[in-house]
Amino acid sequence: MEKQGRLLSSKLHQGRRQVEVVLNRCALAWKEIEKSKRRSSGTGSVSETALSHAVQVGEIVAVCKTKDDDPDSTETRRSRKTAKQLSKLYPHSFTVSYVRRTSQHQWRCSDVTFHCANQGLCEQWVQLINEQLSLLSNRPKSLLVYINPYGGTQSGKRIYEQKVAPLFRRACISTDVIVTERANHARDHLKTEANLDKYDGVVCVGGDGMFSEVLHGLVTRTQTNNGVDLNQPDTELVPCSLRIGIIPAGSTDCICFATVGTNDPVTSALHIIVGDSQPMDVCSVHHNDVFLRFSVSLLGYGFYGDVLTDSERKRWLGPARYDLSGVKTFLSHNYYEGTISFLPAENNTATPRDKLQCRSGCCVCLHQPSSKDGEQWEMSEEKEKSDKDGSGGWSAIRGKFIAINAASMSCACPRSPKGLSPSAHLADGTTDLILVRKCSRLDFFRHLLRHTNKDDQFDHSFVEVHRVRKFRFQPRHRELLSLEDLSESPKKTGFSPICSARTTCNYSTAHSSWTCDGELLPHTAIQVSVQCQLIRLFARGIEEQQQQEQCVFEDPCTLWALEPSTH
Ligand SMILES: Nc1ncnc2c1ncn2[C@@H]1O[C@H](COP(=O)(O)OP(=O)(O)OP(=O)(O)O)[C@@H](O)[C@H]1O
Repeated sequence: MEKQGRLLSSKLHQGRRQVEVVLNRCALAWKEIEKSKRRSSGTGSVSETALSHAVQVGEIVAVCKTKDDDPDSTETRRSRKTAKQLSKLYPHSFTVSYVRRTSQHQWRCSDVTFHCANQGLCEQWVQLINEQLSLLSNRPKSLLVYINPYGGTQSGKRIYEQKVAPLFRRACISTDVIVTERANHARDHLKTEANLDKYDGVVCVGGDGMFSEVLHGLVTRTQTNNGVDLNQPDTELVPCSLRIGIIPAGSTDCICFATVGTNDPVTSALHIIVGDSQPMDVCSVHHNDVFLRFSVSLLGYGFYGDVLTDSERKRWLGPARYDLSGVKTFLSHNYYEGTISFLPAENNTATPRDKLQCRSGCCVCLHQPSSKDGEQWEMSEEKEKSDKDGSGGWSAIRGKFIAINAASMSCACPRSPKGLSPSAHLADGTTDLILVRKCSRLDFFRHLLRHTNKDDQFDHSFVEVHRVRKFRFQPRHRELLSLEDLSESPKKTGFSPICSARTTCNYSTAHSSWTCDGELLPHTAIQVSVQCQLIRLFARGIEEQQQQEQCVFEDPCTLWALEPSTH
């Protein structure tokens, strides 16, 4: 911490210890003054070895003068006797609440209380820190919160009231809270009624379905306000100005996991408080020029569509229905015919197999134009135009597919830590189109297994992956066949066929359904367009280990190039 950048520096007390506390525009730091040196020199020089702490100003939650017998004060709780003695000697104190990183991307709110004898000095500290916090223009002051009381284990309301609301209060964030009364309540309210000018962000307490409601409400409202027709597949959508916060309280919470690295309500609340911002791509899905839905994670036809269709019939089973339907769909081993056309993201330097994971501050996403007037986008648009003339740009593949997946993010979750496309990016304006062609059960099993281990899941002859900006799918309408009903002889898999076309357990349709972020689409012929960085979340992406460490300690050596303190 350079001397000229120092806003205030004092010798204060933290419990029984005397500490040197320093504030500059970036960080608040404190360090114990070694007793022996303090006694001998009396100059205020500090020990080289003493423990130092540094907190970025951007990660301070709040600061306040501590009340004499504040029951919330950690130190008061720990030792009332010490606190009493201290309060006689140093009757004035202030508490700084800040973000502390724990394991596995989880954040906690910690408190540190500093005592001093001088009331004026105490007030000066509080005022200065508050002044620095008020300069952080990215922090929300007012939020609109929707709680789904029935998401996940039906604990959304309790999670919000017990874990999140107290933190928002401490950070002086005002909230309007709406507990939803029906499905699509949040979406409809955002679409028409909500006075969005009042807020700096919208928070959903629930799972991915609840997030999807808020996404649809907010994006639709933004387009309506700007006179944009959602039914035009090639229209450029207007990015939303309000950020979305997700307090995970659902069954899967994939979007939260992919953008924060953990499904923990306190961590999410702290990311909202510090005003983090994570841009995110949104796919718009159309059928014959009619808008269907938005997607931010997975659009899946074939295997995943069938799993969802089957699991919807088994809702009474709870989350276990996904496992059961997964096994059943796997054993059914259906394939579907159709044509998939796509516009590759040709100017993208990153590829789905480069093992470059999207992490906090991702350089691939950073270099994408957030609106479509960027050079890169124009080039793609040009290519598309030329394709319409029949001269290139788009590619088309006709075939038989067990699964067609478009992953706009890795789709990692605790069950599949790498996800469907480990190198997919949150905000690079592309989606990873994964085509799993007709293959044996055993081969498909091998492919699925790779979602859970370190092997490259695309390294199979029957799997291909393309990073694309747009795609279309047209099913070939004819009766569905199971693999065992092929005229060409099926490979020996080691599995005996569960059902075949000769048995009655067969299929009435020639097509599967699309799952769109966990919702079934009513049409199979779809057009998909990635809208680059259409929304922003109160998140910062998953931090690498070293990023986490850097955030805790800037550089203790420069922080402690201290001159004798002024107080
Ligand atoms: N008050 C309500 N009554 C009934 N349904 C609701 C209500 N509020 C929201 N919903 C709907 O409940 C569905 C599921 O909610 P949510 O996503 O919060 O939980 P989940 O399904 O358990 O979690 P996940 O989507 O992560 O698996 C959403 O699609 C949402 O539209």
